[in-house]
Amino acid sequence: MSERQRANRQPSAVTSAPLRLGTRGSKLAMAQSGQVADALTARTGRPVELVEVVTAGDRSNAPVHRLGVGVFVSALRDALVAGTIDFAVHSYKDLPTAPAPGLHIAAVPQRQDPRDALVARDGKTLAELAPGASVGTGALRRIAQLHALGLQLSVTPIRGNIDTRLGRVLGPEADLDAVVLARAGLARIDRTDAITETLDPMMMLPAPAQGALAVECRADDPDLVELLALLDDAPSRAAVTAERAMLATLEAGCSAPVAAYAEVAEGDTGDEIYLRGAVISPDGTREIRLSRTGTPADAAEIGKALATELLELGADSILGPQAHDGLGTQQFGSTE
Ligand SMILES: NCc1[nH]cc(CCC(=O)O)c1CC(=O)O
Repeated sequence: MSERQRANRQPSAVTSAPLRLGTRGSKLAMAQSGQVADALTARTGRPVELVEVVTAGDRSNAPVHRLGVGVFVSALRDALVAGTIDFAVHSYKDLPTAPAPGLHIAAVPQRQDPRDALVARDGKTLAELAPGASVGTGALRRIAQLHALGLQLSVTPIRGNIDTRLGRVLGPEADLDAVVLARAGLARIDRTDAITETLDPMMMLPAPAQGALAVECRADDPDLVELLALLDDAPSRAAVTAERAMLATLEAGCSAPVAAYAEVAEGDTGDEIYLRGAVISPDGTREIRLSRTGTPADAAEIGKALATELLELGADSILGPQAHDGLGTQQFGSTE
């Protein structure tokens, strides 16, 4: 480590200098980083300064499922390790399942509504769209589930930031009848007004960790770890732990679109976790859906067990064309 890096690593929770929160410059990233910064300052009195970090994902126009979502994350993680920022806020669903050496997820703040949302012309719901209506979405998981609904929709892969995607339906250049995107993203940039239907997880099971944030810092900064942990929400962390454990276990044996949604609720004998998981072929003709319950303390085991059961039922045989065009299983988490 250089002298400069060593010096950069000094500021932490024990000083009163502003904490440097590294963020992508997109409207969504700025919004969620700003919200976490405000929450931390309100909670601790510590000022937080946003530091913009440009990622390879922001510079490229290639489809996200080809880039891999990791490209949005690695520049932030490099800045954390180098000490040019103190902490970062990620959309949890964009994090690769492999752990990042030297880094620690200090908090999972209370999760937003994890469901997907439809934004359609003329206030329409999915069921009201005419056969052949064009629906845009970037995620293989959504494409697969839209096909599985059997509504004869014309599903179009799209990408771009949230405003770009909304513009495909609402703007002067609108060319689609509808788009599907995460409700949480719309909520964070204050655009839930555009939603014409919030999709029931029975027909559109969300991505693992959708709607959750990961607040990450260096593992060797215990004061900051402790400070950021004040933002942690235990039920949200348990839900995300179950969903991500399922995803990580499936990655080893399957490269089909995966969906997972855990709900934590108070039961008669304490909190209960209810995890649903699904693997769907990209054309929607084959799918396996399962669920499991348990206690939040066993979240990781529940996720692993559900994935094992999905694999036993043939999850690995539900392969889409993406399995044959050079994308290995390590790309699996990039379906969002
Ligand atoms: N795929 C990109 C992405 N990463 C995080 C969100 C916002 C939702 C979230 O924080 O989970 C989105 C937009 C979307 O999926 O529509």
